[in-house]
Amino acid sequence: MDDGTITVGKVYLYGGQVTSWKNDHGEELLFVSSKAIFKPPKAIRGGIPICFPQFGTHGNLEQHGFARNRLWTIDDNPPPLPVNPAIKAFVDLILKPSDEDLKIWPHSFEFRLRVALGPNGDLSLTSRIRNTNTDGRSFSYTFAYHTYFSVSDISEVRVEGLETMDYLDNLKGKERFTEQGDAIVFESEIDKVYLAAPSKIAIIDHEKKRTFVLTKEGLPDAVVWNPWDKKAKAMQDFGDGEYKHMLCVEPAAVEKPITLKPGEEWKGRLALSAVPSSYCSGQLDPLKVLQG
Ligand SMILES: O=P(O)(O)OC[C@H]1O[C@@H](O)[C@H](O)[C@@H](O)[C@@H]1O
Repeated sequence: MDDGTITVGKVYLYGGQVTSWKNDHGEELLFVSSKAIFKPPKAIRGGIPICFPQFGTHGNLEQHGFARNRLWTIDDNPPPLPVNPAIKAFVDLILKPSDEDLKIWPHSFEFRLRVALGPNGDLSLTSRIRNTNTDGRSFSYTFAYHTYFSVSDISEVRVEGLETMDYLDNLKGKERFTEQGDAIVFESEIDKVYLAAPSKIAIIDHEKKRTFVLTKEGLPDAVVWNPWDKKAKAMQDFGDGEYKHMLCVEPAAVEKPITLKPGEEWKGRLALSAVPSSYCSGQLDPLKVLQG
């Protein structure tokens, strides 16, 4: 997507993956590792990988499913879906299972991902997944937009909107806990699936004075992940110190898989905006961010 002067977004057919989203100053808002590998068999480390038809290890498939390491195609003739008139540019990517995919997940589907740039440079991703099985069978899946945000320094970041939520802690055998009343801050590795999270979540980067606002629809959960130093070192496609400059907040459907009957379609949407943070006596006003 190009507005004629600066490139404001980049989408790879490999993984159907958004790898760049810039503001009007040309600043990159998504994190992509300097060690990312842009070819099979692994997913690109950064941007917005799509986890489908399985999130994480919640099933028998490879971690996070296969959609993130398949080649998607562009739909040159997208259907006239309800389009927000304010949208400046969009592209529709399609994924259908190959014969090999059908051997590991025996279901026919059409996955249409619409990536759109809206007013003020907002980025939205809308997934439409349709069950195209002709044998009458339903299928179930879990899903996530594994969004890697670029942050100045993870120790200067807080996440608002997930306070008091229940979560499954992936670092403690997926055991269920309840978050305390304070905004989430980061001092060590985190890998949590917040359940029934609110539709708006804010990531506040104090140093950059920037707030990312995530709005999600059709996706009840939200995963928060940062590998921290030890896991970072163990990852081949991730720089040792890069954990300081990224945070994944991933709108997801994990706890309750989505089930589609033949012919049924599901829609899951993520909208992202980056706004200047406003300070009020050293504190951010979460209400302004989350409601304003
Ligand atoms: O290395 P991957 O497969 O891209 O996964 C990265 C992380 O993705 C997160 O979504 C998971 O909750 C973590 O458990 C996982 O480690």
